[in-house]
Amino acid sequence: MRGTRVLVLNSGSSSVKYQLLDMADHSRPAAGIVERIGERTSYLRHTPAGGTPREREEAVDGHGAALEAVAAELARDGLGLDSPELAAIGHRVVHGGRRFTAPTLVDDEVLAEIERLVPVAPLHNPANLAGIRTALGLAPGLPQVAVFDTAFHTTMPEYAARYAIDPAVADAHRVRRYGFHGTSHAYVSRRTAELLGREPSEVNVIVLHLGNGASASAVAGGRCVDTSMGLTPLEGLVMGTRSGDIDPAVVFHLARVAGMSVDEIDTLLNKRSGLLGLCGDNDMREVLRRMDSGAGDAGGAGDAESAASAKLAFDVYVHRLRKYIGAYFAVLGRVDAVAFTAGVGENAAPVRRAAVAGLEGLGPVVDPELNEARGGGPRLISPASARVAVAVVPTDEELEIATQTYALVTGATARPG
Ligand SMILES: Nc1ncnc2c1ncn2[C@@H]1O[C@H](COP(=O)(O)OP(=O)(O)O)[C@@H](O)[C@H]1O
Ligand SMILES: CC(=O)OP(=O)(O)O
Ligand SMILES: [Mg+2]
Repeated sequence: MRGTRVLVLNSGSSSVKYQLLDMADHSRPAAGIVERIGERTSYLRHTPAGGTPREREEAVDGHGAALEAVAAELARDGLGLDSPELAAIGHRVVHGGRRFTAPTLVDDEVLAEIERLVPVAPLHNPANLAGIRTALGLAPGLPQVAVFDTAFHTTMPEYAARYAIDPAVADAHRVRRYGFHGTSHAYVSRRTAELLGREPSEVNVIVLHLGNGASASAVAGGRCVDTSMGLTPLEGLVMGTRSGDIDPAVVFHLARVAGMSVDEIDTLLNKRSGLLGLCGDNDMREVLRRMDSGAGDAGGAGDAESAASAKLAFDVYVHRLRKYIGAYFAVLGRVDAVAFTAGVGENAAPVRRAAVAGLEGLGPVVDPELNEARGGGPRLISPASARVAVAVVPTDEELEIATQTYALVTGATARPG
């Protein structure tokens, strides 16, 4: 019998985030991050439970080297990959296509399928693959489980997943709406039901996952029926650096009129758009600070300009969010709660207030004081009289990945963490 710990790895294009979780007592013996992989100096931070974080900067030239550094840090605390307490490694894999509807034990064939999906997730799947391959090399005997961002959305009805284009073209090239951040939408919708004191199967929730990437989902009785991201994580909401929805003809227009290449347009829409493109800052904290500093009369013309572009970025962001909330009221018919989560959703009270402002007719209302109050766990920010609850529900993708991974390797039915 193996141990009760799961190492969760979230390999991004230039970072690896990791957490070691013990499923017996839900403790987290260690966590950390390696950032700026492949740049001249990478940054590593390892935090043992109850201990002082160890930080350093050094060159880490790829995901392989990053995972080796992580394994070495864990080993220093007696938590190495050879530890008998480790039951499995759970990997976040962003794109699982139509095939992966549940967490999956990794073997050569599964790796090959994740590889086949690289063209539809060029920014994410290669990093995920590198993470899995390195982990297989470092801990060959250990079960490795892939937990897919797309899995929760595979319940979407065909009419929500289809684009209105020639099915022959779409099917030949796997062009359809997949949706992402699924572990977060699954976890948060379930937690929201708990917060309301009801079974997930009875509750309809709109989940707004607002992190660097951002997506909305409509969850009916625990099943996803629509979500804002599509073929790739570019569709939908305005994000830190991604445009979200645009007229697809913008792409042809830029190619024909501005002479931009497909790769240049890809970079523009994925990396230089969203809040960053509109106002020069992708961090919502900075956007809010600039709006605030322009509210007084102390600053000069530069400050006023900076505040105005920050305000426009905020307004575009919030307008899109409000449109999706409205749309998902129409999709769900009946809504019990609107739940905000991830970095912006959990922390930015002005975004929550503005997104729900004017929607009283539909039911959700935000109480200004509850909205401003800070708190660790899931909490309601709507008054008791609201017909539709509004909630802040911190996401925990690592716990969800660990729970699903552990359930798979121990043969237990996945039990909500
Ligand atoms: N106190 C805060 N106020 C406003 N925004 C915040 C705050 N804290 C974090 N954020 C936002 O959250 C974003 C990161 O969200 P997070 O969920 O951690 O992202 P991801 O996991 O997608 O990298 C940051 O870019 C920042 O804009
Ligand atoms: C899929 C996606 O957008 O992920 P992230 O928010 O981690 O960039
Ligand atoms: Mg996140």
